[in-house]
Amino acid sequence: MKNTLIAPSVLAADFANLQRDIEMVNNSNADWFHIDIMDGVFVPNISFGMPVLEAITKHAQKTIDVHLMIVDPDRYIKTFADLGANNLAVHFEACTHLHRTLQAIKAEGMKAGVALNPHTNVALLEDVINDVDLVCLMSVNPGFGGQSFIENTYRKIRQLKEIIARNGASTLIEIDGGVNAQNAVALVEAGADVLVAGNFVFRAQNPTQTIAELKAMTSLAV
Ligand SMILES: O=C(CO)[C@H](O)[C@H](O)COP(=O)(O)O
Repeated sequence: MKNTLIAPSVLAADFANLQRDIEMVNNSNADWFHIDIMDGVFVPNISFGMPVLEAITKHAQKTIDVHLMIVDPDRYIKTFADLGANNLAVHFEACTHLHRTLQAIKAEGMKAGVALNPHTNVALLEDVINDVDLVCLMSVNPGFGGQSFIENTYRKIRQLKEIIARNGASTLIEIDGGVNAQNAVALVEAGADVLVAGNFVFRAQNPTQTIAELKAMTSLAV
């Protein structure tokens, strides 16, 4: 059985009831908290910053998976480690020296992730794949929750899976954007290991049940 990891994206939580929503995830079948940090420069939106992340990590009892949508992410690697991030993903498109950035993330004790915009070819990761713990494939253009899933993602997952296998790497493939009950199983069948879901979870009538259903339907015999 494959244990697909489910990572609710806190971007879609009710910020006026953040502690309630964090407790909901704590008490659910979810595996990770997915935290989107946006700077209004790399992406055309600003989400939240360090004080909010600090408030989240105070209550969160699961892996903290941080996705940085910021320029020059090297400036903040230590800060995110100090705030309790377990995984830190930087954008391929925001890094001049990606290999150096990945080593810096690991040196702070975190898992090193790389996020790719929908237009970025996964083949560009071939030479660093053994240094990458997690690839976050964006299945929407980053910056906003609630967008429609980009179908080309399936092809990218399959190509990335081949690169990982060819290099004997153990990199996880995470899919971020527009994930729902209609595409979750196909994503896992294509090779996804982690599914991020924002609006599909937090706008559901029963978010706990929605997480449980996502977890059950993606726990496949593969
Ligand atoms: O990184 C993101 C946006 O840049 C979000 O994590 C992503 O969009 C998830 O939200 P949703 O599931 O609502 O599409």
